[in-house]
Amino acid sequence: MGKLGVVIVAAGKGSRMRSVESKQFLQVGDKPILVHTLELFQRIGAIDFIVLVTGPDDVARCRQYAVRYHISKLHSIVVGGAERQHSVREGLKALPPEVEHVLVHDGVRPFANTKDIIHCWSKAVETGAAVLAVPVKDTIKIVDETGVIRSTPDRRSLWAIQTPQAFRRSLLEQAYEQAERDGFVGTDDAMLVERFGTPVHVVQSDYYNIKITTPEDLPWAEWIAQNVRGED
Ligand SMILES: Nc1ccn([C@@H]2O[C@H](COP(=O)(O)OP(=O)(O)OP(=O)(O)O)[C@@H](O)[C@H]2O)c(=O)n1
Ligand SMILES: C[C@](O)(CO)[C@H](O)COP(=O)(O)O
Repeated sequence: MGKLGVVIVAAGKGSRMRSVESKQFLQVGDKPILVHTLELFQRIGAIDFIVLVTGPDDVARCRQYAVRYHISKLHSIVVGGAERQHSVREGLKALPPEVEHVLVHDGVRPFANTKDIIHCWSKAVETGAAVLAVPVKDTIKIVDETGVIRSTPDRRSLWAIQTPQAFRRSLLEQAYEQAERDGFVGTDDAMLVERFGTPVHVVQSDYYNIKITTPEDLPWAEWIAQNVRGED
């Protein structure tokens, strides 16, 4: 089997966090959020290469993290773009040629479960495309611009999509090329593969795989770091 690479995107501004420092560099426990994420993939034996995508002003400190935290699988650090999709595209370009399957992961999701990551990768090897996700716990409504509820989708078909998202590399590259040609920008990688016409499979994960997005996620992240993920 070919090699497995992961593109970790960490070039966002974190505007919803409203912190001076970009959220991926905020401390959780004894290290920055991004370092937790890098260490997670460094520990997974199946991962051969890590490509890290960050902002132009953050490349130097990411290099320092790699040395200080022994991220020996780090293949390259590249500068991202204006939207998450553009950052992923830059990361894909930097993968070495021998990579056959790729995981795309948010730098601000430090608590993905290793078994779930492996399961997602296996499903992508089998089918071409798979993502981690959890069933939604709330009742979700479609609300119009006047604030009136228009419909209530059946909750049994609603899933909150996470990362990593795993793909056959050639499929993801083709989906990215098509999106670029069409001027389409999506909020995750699966959307691009969906519109390319290839089924994307959902692999059930857990509710600890949070994306650290707003200030109230931080105490929850501290708790998960202390009480859950140390025990995997
Ligand atoms: N141009 C961008 C935008 C986002 N990301 C990354 O994509 C992941 C998920 O995005 P999100 O949580 O939305 O991060 P931000 O875009 O930084 O947050 P916000 O939307 O609040 O500004 C993050 O790891 C973020 O750094 C990126 O690499 N490049
Ligand atoms: C990729 C993602 O984390 C899946 O839930 C999410 O779509 C990122 O979206 P955001 O708009 O960048 O928060």
